[in-house]
Amino acid sequence: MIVFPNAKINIGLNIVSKREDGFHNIESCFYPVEWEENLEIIKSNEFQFTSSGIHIPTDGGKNLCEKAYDLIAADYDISPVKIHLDKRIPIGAGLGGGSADASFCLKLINQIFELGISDQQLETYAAELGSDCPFFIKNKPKWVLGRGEIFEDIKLNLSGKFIVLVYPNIHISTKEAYSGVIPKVSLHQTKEILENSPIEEWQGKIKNDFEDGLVKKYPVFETISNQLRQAGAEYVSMTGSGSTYYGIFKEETEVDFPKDYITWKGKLQ
Ligand SMILES: C[C@](O)(CO)[C@H](O)COP(=O)(O)OP(=O)(O)OC[C@H]1O[C@@H](n2ccc(N)nc2=O)[C@H](O)[C@@H]1O
Ligand SMILES: Nc1ncnc2c1ncn2[C@@H]1O[C@H](COP(=O)(O)OP(=O)(O)OP(=O)(O)O)[C@@H](O)[C@H]1O
Repeated sequence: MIVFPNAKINIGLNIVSKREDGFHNIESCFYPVEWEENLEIIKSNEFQFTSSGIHIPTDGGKNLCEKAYDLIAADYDISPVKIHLDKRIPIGAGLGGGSADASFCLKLINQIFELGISDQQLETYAAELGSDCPFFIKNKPKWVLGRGEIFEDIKLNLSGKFIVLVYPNIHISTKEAYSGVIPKVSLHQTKEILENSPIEEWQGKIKNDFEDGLVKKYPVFETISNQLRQAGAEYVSMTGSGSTYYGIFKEETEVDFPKDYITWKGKLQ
């Protein structure tokens, strides 16, 4: 069976406080984007994980897809599987690609083996694999709190808007990015603004707390942001801990970036 794990963007990202477990409490709107990978899982006699597309560094550990399988196999009597991931979403990009792979694996294994695991339990498993993972179980726009596992509904509908995403080939470690930010309660009521103000009024009020520090370190981010704005974007921001930027547009728009940047454009749902 094949599924298509997709990316997410953060619209606003406030890093509110440091927790005793070393993680940070955040407040952010997570919004799915249809930049997708291909992920296939079939039952097999022996376990196998293979990948194609963008090279995935192992960092000495297992792929998140293998970890997802291991997590469920520890609690349920299931046969081995063959997993193939065609990796399309840039890594270390703030797009949550690896997290989507992990959660889509959990969902697909649940389906293939007819385990009947509830979404709530899948979210609990997902939280063990990474902070961004639980979001991809339901995969709907949400206001997200805690480490990334607490969800509230948000009245925000961007369907029909166009989005341009640009990854300038700069790999940013999430851990390092968090260590460069001093947590603080946001001065703006981010959720209220997203729900009640038109998108044209968001710039300057809907902030990603990673952005100011990272722009100082990588001045090219300012160039990218300006280019998206000059192209007519209604709102421009970095997603997650970078380095991907996005612009949300009223109409389909072409923006020319250097050839070694990876770009994706499409419609929001
Ligand atoms: C920046 C975001 O993408 C926003 O959606 C996420 O908060 C990051 O989530 P993620 O990539 O799934 O992160 P994880 O793999 O869970 O954690 C990587 C590292 O980032 C830091 N981390 C992550 C999430 C969080 N809420 N607080 C943190 O301090 C921790 O140092 C952790 O060791
Ligand atoms: N399926 C996967 N896709 C991407 N990275 C993976 C995967 N499985 C394991 N990893 C490991 O996770 C590291 C990337 O983690 P990171 O959280 O930076 O990436 P991400 O989830 O793709 O994007 P984001 O920057 O949005 O968090 C890789 O260097 C790799 O070692």
